[in-house]
Amino acid sequence: MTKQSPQRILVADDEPLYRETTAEFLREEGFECICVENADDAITVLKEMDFDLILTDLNMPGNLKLELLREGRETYAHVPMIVITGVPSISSAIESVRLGITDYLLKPIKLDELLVAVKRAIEQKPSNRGAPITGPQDVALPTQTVHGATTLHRVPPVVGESDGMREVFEIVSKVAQGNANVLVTGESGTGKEVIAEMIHRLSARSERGFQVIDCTAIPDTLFESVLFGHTQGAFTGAIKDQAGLLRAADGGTAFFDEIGELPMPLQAKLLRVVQSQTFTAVGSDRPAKIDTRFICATNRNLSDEVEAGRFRQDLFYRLAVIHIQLPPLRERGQDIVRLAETFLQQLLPAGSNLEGFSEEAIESFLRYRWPGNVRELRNVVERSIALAQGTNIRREDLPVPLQNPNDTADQDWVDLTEISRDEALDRADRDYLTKLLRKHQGVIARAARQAGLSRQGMHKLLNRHGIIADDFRSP
Ligand SMILES: Nc1ncnc2c1ncn2[C@@H]1O[C@H](COP(=O)(O)OP(=O)(O)OP(=O)(O)O)[C@@H](O)[C@H]1O
Repeated sequence: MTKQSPQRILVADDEPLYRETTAEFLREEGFECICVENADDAITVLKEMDFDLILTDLNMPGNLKLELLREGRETYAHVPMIVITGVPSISSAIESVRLGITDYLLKPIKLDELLVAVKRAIEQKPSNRGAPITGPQDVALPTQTVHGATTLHRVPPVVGESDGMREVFEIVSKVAQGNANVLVTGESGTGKEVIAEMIHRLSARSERGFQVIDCTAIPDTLFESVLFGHTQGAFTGAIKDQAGLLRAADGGTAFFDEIGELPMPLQAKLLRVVQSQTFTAVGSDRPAKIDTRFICATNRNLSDEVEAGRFRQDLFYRLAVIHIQLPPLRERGQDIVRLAETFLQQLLPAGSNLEGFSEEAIESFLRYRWPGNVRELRNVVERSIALAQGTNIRREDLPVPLQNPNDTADQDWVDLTEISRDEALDRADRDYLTKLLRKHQGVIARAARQAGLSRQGMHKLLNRHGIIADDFRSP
C-alpha cells in the first residue's frame, strides 16, 4: 500500500509568533506547512510547489493591495484560500469575497475552529493538486456577528473589476451594515438579486432569512395571504394557519423582485408594512410586528413610473432611500471575460478537456451587446461547453448573434415583449447606428453629420453600444 503524502499548506503571515504557532499546530494534525512572511515570498513558493491550501494574513508586506489574494485567485484558482485578519473591515471583506476566497476568519482564532475551517476548505478542493475546478465552486461570505465570531454562508462569487461594478461594491460596503431600504435597478439579468443578497450577507441581519418575493409570480388575489399569511378558515381552502413570506424575513431581509410590476392597490398594502413594520394575517385581527429591511429591484425606471402615475410616490421614497444602479454588461469591459471564465470553471463537466476560449470567441464576447446581460452570458457559456469540440471554445461554437455581433439580425432575436421600453429603445438606437455606419462605410464624421450629432457625441454613443466603426470600413 502506498502512503499518502500529507496535504500541504502555505502559511503566509508577518507575525512570527502567530505564523509558527499555527504551523506547529497544523503539523501536529498531520499537515505539511511551508511558512513565509510576506506576499512576495508566498508568490515565489506558489510557483515552485503545489499546495492544497493557502492560509494568509491580510495586512502584511506585499499584500497591501491584496496582491496575494489576486494572484491566488487568478493563477491558483484551484487552491482554496483562507484569509485571516486581525483588522477586519467591511471593505476588505467585500474585496476578499469578490475575489473568491474560501473562508474569512478573525484573529485571534481558536485552533480547533481553525482546524474545522482548514479541513472544510481542503475537502472542497478537487483531489489532484493542480487540477482545474470542475464543478460549481461556492465561496464563503464572511459575516461578523455581534459577538465577534465569524460565520460562513455559501454563496457564488460575485465577479466585477470594472469601474462601474467597483462603484457598486463601494456603495454596498457603505450601506450593508445599516438598515436603510435599498432599490437596485438595472436591465434584466444584470445581477440585481446577486447584489441584494450580497448586501444581506454583509449585514448584521445575515444570520436571519433572505426572503425573495417575486412580485410577478403572486396572483393579485393571493398577494395578502401569500405575504402576510392567513388563519385557519379565513377563506375557503384555508385549512390551517399559514405564516406568510414576510414572517420568514423577520430579523432579516425581504427582497421584492420586479417591484415595478406591483399593481397600485397592492402598493398601498406594501406601503403600510414598510412604514409601520407591522402586518395582519388574513382572517386575524391582531397585527404582527416584524423587523425587516426591504431591498427591491426593478428593470423599469421607477421615477418615470411615478411620473406616469403608475407607482406611488410615497412608496418610492420609502423604498429608494439608497439607490444602486447596475451597469449593463456591455459597459463592463473586461468583466465580460472574467465572468465567462468564471462560468466556464463552474459549469465544466468533470473530465472535460476544454481549457478556455479562443481569441476570436473573446473578441465576439467583447463586441456583443448582451441584451440579456450576465444571465445571457452564463447561458451562452453553458451552451458553448456542450457544443465545443477540442480544447477551446471557438467563435463557431457561439450562438449566431454573437458570431456576427454587428449584424442587425440579432434585433429580431429577442422577444420585444419580454424587455423593458428602455431596452427596446436602446436596441432600436443600436440598429440605427449600425445601419448608419454601414451606409457611410464606417466614416464617423459623415455618420455623425447625418445623425445630427457632434463627432464626440457619436463616439460616445458607439462606445456605449460597443460598436466599432472600423468594422464597417470597406476592405
Ligand atoms: N457579478 C456577478 N458575478 C457572478 N455571477 C453573476 C453576477 N451578476 C449576475 N450573476 C449571475 O447572473 C444570473 C442573473 O443574475 P440575477 O438573477 O441576480 O439578475 P437580475 O438582474 O436580478 O435578473 P432579473 O432582472 O431577471 O430579475 C445569475 O445566475 C447570477 O448568479
